[in-house]
Amino acid sequence: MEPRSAVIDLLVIGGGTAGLVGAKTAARLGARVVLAERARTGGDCLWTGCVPSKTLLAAAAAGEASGPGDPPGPSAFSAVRARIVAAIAAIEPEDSRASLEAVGVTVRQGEARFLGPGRAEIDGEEIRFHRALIATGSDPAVPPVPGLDRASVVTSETIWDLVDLPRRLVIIGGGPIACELGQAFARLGSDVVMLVRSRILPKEDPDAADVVRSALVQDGVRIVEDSTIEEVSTVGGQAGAGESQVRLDDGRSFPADTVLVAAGRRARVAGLGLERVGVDVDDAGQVRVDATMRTSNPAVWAAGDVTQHPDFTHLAGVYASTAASNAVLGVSRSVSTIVPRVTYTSPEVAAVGVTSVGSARRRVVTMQHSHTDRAITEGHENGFTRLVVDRRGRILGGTIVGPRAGETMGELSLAVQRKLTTRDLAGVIHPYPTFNDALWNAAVRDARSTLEKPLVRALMAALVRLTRWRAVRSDRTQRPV
Ligand SMILES: Cc1cc2nc3c(=O)[nH]c(=O)nc-3n(C[C@H](O)[C@H](O)[C@H](O)COP(=O)(O)OP(=O)(O)OC[C@H]3O[C@@H](n4cnc5c(N)ncnc54)[C@H](O)[C@@H]3O)c2cc1C
Ligand SMILES: NC(=O)c1ccc[n+]([C@@H]2O[C@H](COP(=O)([O-])OP(=O)(O)OC[C@H]3O[C@@H](n4cnc5c(N)ncnc54)[C@H](O)[C@@H]3O)[C@@H](O)[C@H]2O)c1
Repeated sequence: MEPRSAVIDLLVIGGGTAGLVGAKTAARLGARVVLAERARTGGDCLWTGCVPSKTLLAAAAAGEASGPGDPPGPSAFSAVRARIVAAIAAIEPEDSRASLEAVGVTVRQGEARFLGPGRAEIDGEEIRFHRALIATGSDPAVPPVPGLDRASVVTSETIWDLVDLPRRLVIIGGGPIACELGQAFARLGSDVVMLVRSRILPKEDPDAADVVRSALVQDGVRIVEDSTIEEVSTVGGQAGAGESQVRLDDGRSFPADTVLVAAGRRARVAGLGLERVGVDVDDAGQVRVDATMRTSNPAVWAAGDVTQHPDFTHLAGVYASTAASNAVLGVSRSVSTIVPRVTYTSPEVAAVGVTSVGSARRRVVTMQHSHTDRAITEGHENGFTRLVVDRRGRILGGTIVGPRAGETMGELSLAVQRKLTTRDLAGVIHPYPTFNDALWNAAVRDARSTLEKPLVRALMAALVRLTRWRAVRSDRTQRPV
């Protein structure tokens, strides 16, 4: 019989945010954990996602290259690239192999796949486990457009390898990646066209998308919504070479030296051997999990982009932590479904919980930022804060569009999670003048609206009359004779 110590408590497959947090959580709880990573720990967020994209946006906002319409400056772009490399280097130690080993995780470099119940291999070497956490992330999805394979195409993974600023960048897609990178490259001096199947930011409030659309257009981005790409033709027809023409079904054509595909993601499940351990995936290939992040195999959990949940770093981390502690402690804690999100365009779009009315039992309260003093003083009045509230005044969710909108999401998420009412929020003193003021003012406006009800107004009026009568009486009794 095999020695007990040869069987580890938790095998974590993938060393991105979900894998890192899951492995560290389990190790800190005292479990024997092995993490398998085939490339480099840190995953998409550190190397090709959040960190480089937010640094690029910051560099573009600070005008570190030429600006819209000006000729792209090669040395300016190399300064932007250097800034990205420096940001990654500063954050990397937190996500490193050493940081995992420091808390007792054994890191194995190599491709992992399941062999059968309780058995996996990492680059051919067998490993036995009691529990496993799948955290293999997702890849960019490339739509089946004829000729796309021959064009000079980049994705969110490879765009960071560009040495020169693209002169003419055509972006396929209109989600957060397309909007963030489109705005950044336009501000850096590229001529950017966004070709979007539906409308930009389709998951957000349409009014929020309108504000972002005008901001992008002002930065020089040309946006073609409701478009269908028919073909991409490339001069010389060679893979990755020269200039391409991206043609729509209405005959319009857009020249590009670089085409960025930002049209969604695909879960990384190929070759994992999920069928050997009875882990189910949905039609889109994403791993199915229950509210405790457990898969259809009761000994296997999953978290991060590989699951059906939205693709966010904060979600990957929090859900992986719950999954790992459930796995090694033998408990069944459920994850919270209150998930804030932020698109870091300028202005930012931030949202959480219920963002549309959807039912007569709800109401919407909107504060335009033209009434927010900080927005006026900074000259950023094009934005709004919108709350969705139920009949009892409970805050169900909301959308904020404006500078630093994301910074208000913590408070709004707390309000939604804790089922706070607009009266609760209105009763909290907020500093003046902040953009956050708009949230408070929206809560005040809604709480005040309850005072407009006829019964409440009649009661208040009666109370005022009573107080007046008492004041008159006390004035008379105190008057000197
Ligand atoms: C451009 C861009 C910007 C983004 N910006 C934001 C943002 O601002 N905020 C936000 O919240 N989210 C953002 N995201 C999303 C965020 O990056 C992801 O949700 C997050 O990184 C997912 O983490 P993960 O651990 O699930 O997957 P990953 O980070 O992809 O990690 C998976 C890891 O598993 C490894 N792996 C895969 N298969 C195997 C195998 N068989 N064996 C061993 N190892 C394997 C991979 O090499 C990888 O390292 C952005 C994404 C992109 C692309
Ligand atoms: N700030 C953030 O938190 C942030 C930033 C970037 C990415 N992300 C995460 O990464 C995920 C992936 O981002 P994304 O922008 O690639 O995907 P997405 O799924 O959010 O958006 C895809 C967009 O591409 C469009 N599209 C799809 N196929 C198309 C086609 N053939 N032609 C034209 N348009 C097409 C869709 O209509 C949609 O607008 C996001 O859902 C998000 O969870 C988050």
